[in-house]
Amino acid sequence: DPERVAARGDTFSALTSVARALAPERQLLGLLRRYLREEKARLRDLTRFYEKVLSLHEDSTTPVGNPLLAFTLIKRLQSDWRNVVHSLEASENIRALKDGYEKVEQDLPAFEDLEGAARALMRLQDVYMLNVKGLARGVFQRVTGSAITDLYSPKRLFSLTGDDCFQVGKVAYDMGDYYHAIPWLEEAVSLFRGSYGEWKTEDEASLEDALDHLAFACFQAGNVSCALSLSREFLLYSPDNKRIARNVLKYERLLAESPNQVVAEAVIQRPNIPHLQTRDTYEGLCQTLGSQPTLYQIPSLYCSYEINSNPYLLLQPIQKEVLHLEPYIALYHDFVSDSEAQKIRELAEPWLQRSVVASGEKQLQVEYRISKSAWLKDTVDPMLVTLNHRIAALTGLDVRPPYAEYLQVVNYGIGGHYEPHFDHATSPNSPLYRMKSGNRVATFMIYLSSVEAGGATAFIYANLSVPVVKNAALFWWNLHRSGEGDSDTLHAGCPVLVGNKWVANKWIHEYGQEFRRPCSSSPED
Ligand SMILES: O=C(O)CCC(=O)C(=O)O
Ligand SMILES: [Fe+2]
Repeated sequence: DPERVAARGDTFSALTSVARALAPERQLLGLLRRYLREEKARLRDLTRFYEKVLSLHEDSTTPVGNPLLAFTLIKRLQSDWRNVVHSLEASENIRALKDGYEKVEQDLPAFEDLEGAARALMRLQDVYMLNVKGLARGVFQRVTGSAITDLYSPKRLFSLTGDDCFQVGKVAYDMGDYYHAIPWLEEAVSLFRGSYGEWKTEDEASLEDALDHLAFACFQAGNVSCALSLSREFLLYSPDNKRIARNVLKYERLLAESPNQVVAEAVIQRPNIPHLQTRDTYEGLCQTLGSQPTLYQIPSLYCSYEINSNPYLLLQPIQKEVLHLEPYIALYHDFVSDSEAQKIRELAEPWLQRSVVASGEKQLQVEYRISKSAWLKDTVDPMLVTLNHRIAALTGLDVRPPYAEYLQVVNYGIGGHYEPHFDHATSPNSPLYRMKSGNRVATFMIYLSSVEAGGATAFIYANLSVPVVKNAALFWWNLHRSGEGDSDTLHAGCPVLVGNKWVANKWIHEYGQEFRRPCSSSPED
């Protein structure tokens, strides 16, 4: 059963898996509802007993003279109270709750999911320059200087608690990433301060925990005075904590030794990811989504109906928008219908597995590609054969196996993305050559969904970002006519800010296309 193949700790990497996690939570809600009902009944009965005995005591004439009352007093003290105090009902109720929890426990997200989801929030914060304070209040705003841009306006505001923010900060803190830990822990401290004394059962952390972590993060970031004032605040709440008291002394000594630390607030850098030198361009392209020039206004680019002297296309032309010439990138509008897109998602869904990337000869799960994907053989459904014919008609290329790969269907996760990469092999050992049909000469990528915000396809060197257009397909050549990889095709799937993004890739290989895309010895072609 493919539904059960999904490994634990792999919920965050595809939005369909996240949606599936709603089911165990509904079960838990049912369990808690039942527990509350039983406990309310139990407390009602206890209250009844309490009020009955109390009313006897509040009677001005203590009626021990009445033998009936005298008897019941003796009975209560000999038996009733024992039965009340030793009642097993409370533990039976909690046992039923715990047993029910244990039954669903193996279906619940693991700690890796919490980490993955927290890193997703930090990624969105970075790439879209979102403000943590805003995120915690439920708004998706970019704040640059005095300008505030709403990147997405939710219909209903959903805000985070102090404990929510603490958990995000803690994930960064545990990775030694104080750049991200600090704003999230600051938000946690501020929210915990606002609700001090209101203990919540579900919370893992308290104001003290947040102060403790934030103080250390500030210290690590070189801000001793901030570490000192937070530690002093901590001692107001827990004056007996020896470790924090020692830290206060240490910070005071450090500040006395080099008082300029008081003013010199260290600015810590966002951790740099070495494989991403193109990061600034990439993030810029992800952010400018929607502000691209109207491309067909550029004379060399145009919109047309693709006929390709193909009878199929004559009957049902598809609108083509050429987005870029070198490298050649074109968008085919309404390449699939809504029902075809839905069908492809449904066919793939049970087979989705964490996406991997080629690294030398190996396939690895990596932070820079967060999605799940599935390969759909053409034999899975006749509709896939129809789709191949349509791709062949539009591109003029041979997409029969082994000249093209099976359809790869991708579903992105929370903040899911695919950082700048090439689709073609850049190393002779690449697993891509196992098909023995050469390199990936072209990519045909279909958008199977829309998204609410984010998720554009960004071409780094072509300086182009294509917003997700549901049912459209994006085509580009990965190789020059010489067979050389075109390094200008470096591209990425921007993090999905809001929504459930699905795409499907058809990778077309070099062999089989010799007469369809004649080669050339000029490296520019
Ligand atoms: O999702 C996107 O927009 C790009 C996906 C991509 O580049 C890929 O899957 O290779
Ligand atoms: Fe790609």
